Amino acid sequence: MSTPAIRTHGLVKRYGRFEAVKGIDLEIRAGEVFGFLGPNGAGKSTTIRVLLDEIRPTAGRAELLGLDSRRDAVEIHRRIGYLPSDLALYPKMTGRDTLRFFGGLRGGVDQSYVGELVDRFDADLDKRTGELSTGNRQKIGLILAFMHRPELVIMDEPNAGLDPLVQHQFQQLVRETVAEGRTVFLSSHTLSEVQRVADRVGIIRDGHMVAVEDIDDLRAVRRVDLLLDPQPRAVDFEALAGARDVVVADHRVHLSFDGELGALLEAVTARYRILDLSASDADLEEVFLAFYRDSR
Ligand SMILES: Nc1ncnc2c1ncn2[C@@H]1O[C@H](COP(=O)(O)OP(=O)(O)OP(=O)(O)O)[C@@H](O)[C@H]1O
Repeated sequence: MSTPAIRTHGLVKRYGRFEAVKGIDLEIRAGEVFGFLGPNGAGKSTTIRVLLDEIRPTAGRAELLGLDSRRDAVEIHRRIGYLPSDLALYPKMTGRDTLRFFGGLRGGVDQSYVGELVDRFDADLDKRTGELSTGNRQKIGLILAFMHRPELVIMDEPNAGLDPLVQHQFQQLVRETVAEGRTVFLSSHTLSEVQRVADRVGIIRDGHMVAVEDIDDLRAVRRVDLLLDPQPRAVDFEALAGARDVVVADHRVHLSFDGELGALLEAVTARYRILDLSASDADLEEVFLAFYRDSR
């Protein structure tokens, strides 16, 4: 097994008495795209800021590229790319000067690759960054995160303010990055933003990881609609393993089902006559929202 790109052990972060991150164990594999998803205030930025050594964990520790997040912070920053949620650029510098300045700090950045990224994102390099729109500033941030072809790219809300064409370019860049064996870790509130690129998603809520799933497994969940006789009772379905989000209306039952459909049908026909049936792939956003809502 190769060294994980990121690993955390019982990560805890308290702000005063408030515990924002409550013991997170994460393992991000080298060469994957990992989507770190959760609602506002769930603890995503706090976790990322601990990884980057911007803030110190209250307990636990983290390793990036096999290095200790605190002791080896300088080497880690040299080897990774980072797009923070609150991207701070020098507002009086133009985009061109900004790329030159940070490229110079890194040393030996491949200028033809930087030029390629600028073209792909159609970045405006002539304006001062303080005068750029949110999305156009974000493009500069993305180029800064990718321009040195880092082994690991960590991005906090990278899609913020990007129009669909730019998002498409961004997704392609992410796929190319992992095709080269490098790793991408990105946070978002919305599954739809990451489902096209992520191999796995981790869902964080109230400072806890509530699920880590392969995108393909999430896709395996089916949305099932049944028309039954006699009138169905919700409890008969809620008790079934793999059934979720059961809604009964008159003779109809709607549910999400994660399992073998044969087993579901067997359980249903034991009690009811099936008058009509349809099963379709669940809307991924729906599955994701179910994770948001489910009590632990
Ligand atoms: N410096 C701070 N001092 C006190 N509380 C903080 C601080 N930073 C964050 N918090 C709290 O910690 C919790 C987690 O915040 P965090 O920014 O990590 O969430 P998030 O998942 O990134 O949310 P969002 O999607 O809204 O950016 C929130 O309740 C927030 O109010």
